[in-house]
Amino acid sequence: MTTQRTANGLPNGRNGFRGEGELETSSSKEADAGVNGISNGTGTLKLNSRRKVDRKKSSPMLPAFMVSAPGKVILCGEHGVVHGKAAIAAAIALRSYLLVTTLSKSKRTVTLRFPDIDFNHTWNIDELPWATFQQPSKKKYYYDLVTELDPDLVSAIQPLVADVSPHKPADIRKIHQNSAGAFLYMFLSLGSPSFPACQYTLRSTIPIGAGLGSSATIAVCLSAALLLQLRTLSGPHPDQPPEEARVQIERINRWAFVYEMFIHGNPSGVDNTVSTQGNAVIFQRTDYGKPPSVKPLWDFPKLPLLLVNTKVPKSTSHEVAKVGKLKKMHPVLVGSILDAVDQVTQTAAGILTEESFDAESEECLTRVGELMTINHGLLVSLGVSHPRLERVRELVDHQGIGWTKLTGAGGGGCSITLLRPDVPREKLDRLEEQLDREGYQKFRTTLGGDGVGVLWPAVLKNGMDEDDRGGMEIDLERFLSAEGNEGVERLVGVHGGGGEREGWNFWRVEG
Ligand SMILES: Nc1ncnc2c1ncn2[C@@H]1O[C@H](COP(=O)(O)OP(=O)(O)O)[C@@H](O)[C@H]1O
Ligand SMILES: C[C@@](O)(CCOP(=O)(O)O)CC(=O)O
Repeated sequence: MTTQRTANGLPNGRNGFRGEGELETSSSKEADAGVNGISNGTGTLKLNSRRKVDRKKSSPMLPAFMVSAPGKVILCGEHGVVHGKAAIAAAIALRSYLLVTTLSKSKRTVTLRFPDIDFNHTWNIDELPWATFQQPSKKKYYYDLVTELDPDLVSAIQPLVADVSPHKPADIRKIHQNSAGAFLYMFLSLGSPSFPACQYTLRSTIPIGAGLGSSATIAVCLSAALLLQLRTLSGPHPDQPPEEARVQIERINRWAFVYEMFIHGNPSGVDNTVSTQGNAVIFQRTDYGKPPSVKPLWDFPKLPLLLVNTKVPKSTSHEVAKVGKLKKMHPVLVGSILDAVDQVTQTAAGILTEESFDAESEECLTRVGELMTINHGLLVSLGVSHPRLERVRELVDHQGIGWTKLTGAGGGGCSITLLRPDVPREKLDRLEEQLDREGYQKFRTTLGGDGVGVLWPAVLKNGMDEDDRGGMEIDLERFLSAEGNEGVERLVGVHGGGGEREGWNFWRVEG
């Protein structure tokens, strides 16, 4: 299923402000105690705003808050990364936004509201299979590393999942049921029967299922939201030491991976990792029982990239399974193709991290571009391209405009083109017109930028009347009625329609 969206071309921004209502939870010491298994993660929560929360009096409702996470592109190494090879991925400016609203204490429901995919479902918290999830042999804590789904727990939520969207067509129902299952698995693993009634409402500016990691952004938003509600995260705030920020990022990423496992079956974890951390990373997971190796690339060059969406729907799990099957049939041959993919990634990583790399130099870009061409060829040989992706190569590469490869799972979805520096403007204009005529959607996007961010409470300054009264509250109605991607960005965007926006805070791990 693909949704058409427009480019927003937002620049990356860094929000160095202290937010209107900044969230400070337990000290890193307390947080680490949690890691060591001593605390069950009820750190203290301090809100520096006029909406002060005094936890001593009672356990008050949390204010509505928002979480946001970016989509990504894989520059090289997709599919190889599922088989233990390295990949390079970078965050993009398109993002998902999750509004978390706590309901009054008389309510006992939890609602998932995903208007982009027309999904809305409410469960009664008291009727969820807590007993199964809380058995000592099954119970997981927020600091645990979960590397596979427990079949008994998956079975326990099946009846609830089966009830979802009964009147929708089968393909849509499957997407809804997957979303419901992934959420319930995470909610029941992290939560408890006393969890407050709440609503999770998500809107995204990322094309769905186009290879830009849309599902991972939802995983990251929900993981961060639940961990914040449980008061197990410290920050984010601008003065947070990078080491402490890194612990929070790692925690969010672990649970986001659980959600991704439910959606995709066998994800590498690269999407959720880059979405949580932001910027760009070299990612590799050689042993699924252990955390992956993640090497941040802080000075990732500003590559001149064109992103093209074929608008052909694809399924990541289908493409990943296809490659898995091919490998089973031809282990040596496919093994050597995956080794070659790894070589491409390692070589590209070397080039992109050279101090002398210049993103405007023809010679530097050619070296990276050639690697992208090789990477695409290897992906074609794994059977994950699509005629619409090959058509982009015909229009771009064969016209000497740049170097193109598919990005993400393939089988449709998006391609990325590294543009040659000397292409005449008219030639680029003609290409863009041709792409438009043929029904492609194109984005000029900046790579890198912030990972998961928090707006606590959900109040923003938008240069409107409300600002005099302390900012505009982002309530459910406003969030749901924001029009299109532009409306969402204008209302809540971390970049606020062009610049940096006060209120949003990020865990900055750059040391
Ligand atoms: N805006 C959205 N709202 C709700 N769910 C979404 C949204 N975007 C993506 N998803 C979920 O992610 C799935 C697509 O994930 P995936 O196939 O990995 O695509 P992508 O390449 O974009 O990551 C959808 O089927 C849906 O479950
Ligand atoms: C094909 C793969 O390497 C990337 C998939 O990316 P996406 O779901 O198409 O955004 C799968 C994975 O890494 O889990």
